Amino acid sequence: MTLVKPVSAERLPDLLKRMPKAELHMHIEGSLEPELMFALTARNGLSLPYADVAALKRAYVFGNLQAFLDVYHAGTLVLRTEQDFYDMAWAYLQRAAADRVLHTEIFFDTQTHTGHGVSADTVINGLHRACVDVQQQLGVSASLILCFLRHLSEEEASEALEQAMPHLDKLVGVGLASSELGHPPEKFTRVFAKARSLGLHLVAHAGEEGPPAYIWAALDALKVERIDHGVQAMKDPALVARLARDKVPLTVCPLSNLKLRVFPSLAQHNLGAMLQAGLVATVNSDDPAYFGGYINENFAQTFAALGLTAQNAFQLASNSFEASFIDASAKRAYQDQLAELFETFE
Ligand SMILES: Nc1ncnc2[nH]cnc12
Ligand SMILES: [Zn+2]
Repeated sequence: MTLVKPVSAERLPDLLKRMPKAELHMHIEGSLEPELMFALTARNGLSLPYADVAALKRAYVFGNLQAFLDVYHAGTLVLRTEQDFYDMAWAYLQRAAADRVLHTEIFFDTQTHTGHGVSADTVINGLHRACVDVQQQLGVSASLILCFLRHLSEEEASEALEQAMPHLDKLVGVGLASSELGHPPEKFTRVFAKARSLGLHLVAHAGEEGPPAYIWAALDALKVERIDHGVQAMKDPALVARLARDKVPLTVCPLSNLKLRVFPSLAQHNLGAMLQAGLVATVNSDDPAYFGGYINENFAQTFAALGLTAQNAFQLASNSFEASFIDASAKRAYQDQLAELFETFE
């Protein structure tokens, strides 16, 4: 383990902001800010069931994951054209760059949109164009992960994969999102095997609200390389040992867990315990427009609540590059930038 110099509590927030990092768990539809939602509503000649931005924001109080997903789904209805998807992704990518995100792996789904008449081509082409532009204009690398919706059937997931086939070169992997309880990973064994045979990386949400058994199944039935959330793993010592032994990354989203009441307060979040247990945890924003902040806000609030240190910060950022699907030489270059900041930071 690389040991880093201690940093005072006063200077730590600045270090967190300036720290190079990768974001590995962010749903692009969850980055749609109320202001852009209203702008797209007007541009597309649609209407929203909220009078204004303030009224919409008042609806952002959630009792659990499903309550959030219902509001989130309503927000996706304003996305109609390729330019809408481009504009949403571009807005997120600019925010990410401002937070010193050097690399991001963006979740999106097509099933939500094809379900109301927008083609998978429209979605993927708009998002991909923003990823190309951000690399050229801001030097941020961005790739796309197609999430299947687990409340729908495996057949529907297979159809979504089929529709994405002409765009395989624009995807780095597939994932599994939406309502977790009652929809165990095993349901998607065949479509994940197909995605793997196509050379795609595999990730899945597991252990956000669901039990440790869902994390075991994501690993053993789906053969995923990363677990999204995974905070419930800490209830199962044998699972913690497995995740630590195999260095399976966990993409943790503290503000999401707070807003969806997975933990009653950030001070009770188990991120510190995960690091202590030797897990390859990372910090991410999940749905930043809904949960009160982008990645740096997640770092700032979580570090303050849990009293985490510069050593923890280095570990989390280093884990984010290690856990990413970029090639080994890019990983080394990012790790070097990270090490340099920690060596020179006063
Ligand atoms: N936190 C979350 N869990 C599952 N599916 C999601 N889709 C968007 N955010 C999600
Ligand atoms: Zn998520």
